[in-house]
Amino acid sequence: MRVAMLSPIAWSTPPKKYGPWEYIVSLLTESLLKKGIDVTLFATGDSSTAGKLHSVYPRPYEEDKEMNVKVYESLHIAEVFERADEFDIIHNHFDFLPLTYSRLVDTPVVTTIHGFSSRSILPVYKKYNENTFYVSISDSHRCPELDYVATVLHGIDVESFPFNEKPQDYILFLSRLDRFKGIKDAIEISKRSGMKLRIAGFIPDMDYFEKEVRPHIDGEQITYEGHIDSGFKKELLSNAYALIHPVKFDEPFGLGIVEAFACGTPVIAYNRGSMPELIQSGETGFIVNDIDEAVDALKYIDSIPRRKCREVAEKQYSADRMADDYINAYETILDKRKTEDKRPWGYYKILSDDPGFKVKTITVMPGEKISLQRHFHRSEHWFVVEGEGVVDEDKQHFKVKDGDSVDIPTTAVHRIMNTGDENLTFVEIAKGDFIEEEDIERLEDKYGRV
Ligand SMILES: O=P(O)(O)OC[C@H]1O[C@](O)(CO)[C@@H](O)[C@@H]1O
Repeated sequence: MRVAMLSPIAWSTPPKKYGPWEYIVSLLTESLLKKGIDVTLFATGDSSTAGKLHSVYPRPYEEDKEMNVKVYESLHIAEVFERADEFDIIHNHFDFLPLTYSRLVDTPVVTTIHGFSSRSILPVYKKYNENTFYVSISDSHRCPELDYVATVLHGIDVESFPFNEKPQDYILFLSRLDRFKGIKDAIEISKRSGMKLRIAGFIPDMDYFEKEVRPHIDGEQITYEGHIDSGFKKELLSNAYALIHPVKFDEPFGLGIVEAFACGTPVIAYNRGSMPELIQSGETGFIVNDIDEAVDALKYIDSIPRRKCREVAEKQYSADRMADDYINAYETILDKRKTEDKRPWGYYKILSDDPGFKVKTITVMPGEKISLQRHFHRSEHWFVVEGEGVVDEDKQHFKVKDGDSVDIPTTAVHRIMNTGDENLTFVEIAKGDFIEEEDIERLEDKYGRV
């Protein structure tokens, strides 16, 4: 299987420090390569892989303020799609922009949705819901308006995290330092419990940090360790008494949480987003609702066996498991595609193909229409199952909606157009002595296929 892996270019793949999306792309790429999958990684020029690397710019834009981000993002995405024919799957980790190229290529596009920066990006995801495939990174992150081919929880390189049975006396906050990650609550939890707090992470908003965090750093009870590298991160995680994650938004996944487990460190987190999926309260940490409950939970942290946390990381969050889950998703997509035929107006699926008759579902996208056509060897019966549209049949022109049926006799000139906002899907039963696509005489076509 040949996979094009499209990484973001904010950071290198793998990132030197911060860059969770790039970290997952790298781990997945290298794990797939070990399993014999032929992966080409599209990432910044300073990225590294045991596979093939393709890049259009040498550095990540977060490290190069001279770079015109829009220009290089466009060039980066175009490279993948211009080479689409070379791949069986395009795996997009670049958020929504690449989706807008997806109808222009035949190669299936699967997108791992790492996060919705806001609901305002949903229209793009909704538009390409039908012709692409989405993977959610936790069940809680699934958006009810989209369809998903799988949920694949992230994995980590568990072996590279040192297990430590005997922690020190500090709690750790390891995250981006902004209001959404709950740094102020972490400080309060430390003050009320009397536990030392070590803070580490990337500062996206210096004003916020100076105003809300810096005044509490005294170098003793509360310390800031900086935007640390992966070696120091592992040391801090494995020596921590507990990881504190008082997150203030519905976080889709928490890499730091499963990294803590790998070190044997239990986690106390607020009950938001994927937290209850990742943390089994009472087994690998505690799910709490506020500062008071977090302070209380700290009293019971010793009841959590650190060995159990490590076992959970090994069983549920290995890179190997993540790669297997993605291979299953790729196979599901390729199997699906075998029975599906893409057309410029949408696609059809063959449900049964027997001598003398064929049954298909045909989906026409909003605003699109099939060619004006006729058949010489088959008649057709259509039953609309969703959406609405207009049918032209010889001299007639009439509206249809779900529940309606249409009969198209042999040689009748016909077409259907989707006039609604949703997909128009109908089941077609074709009957005749020859029911292949070759028996279509196109008289007019919006896409120039006459
Ligand atoms: O020529 P187009 O627009 O691709 O339409 C082809 C489709 O139209 C139909 O012939 C419907 O009459 C389908 O059986 C076929 O898949």
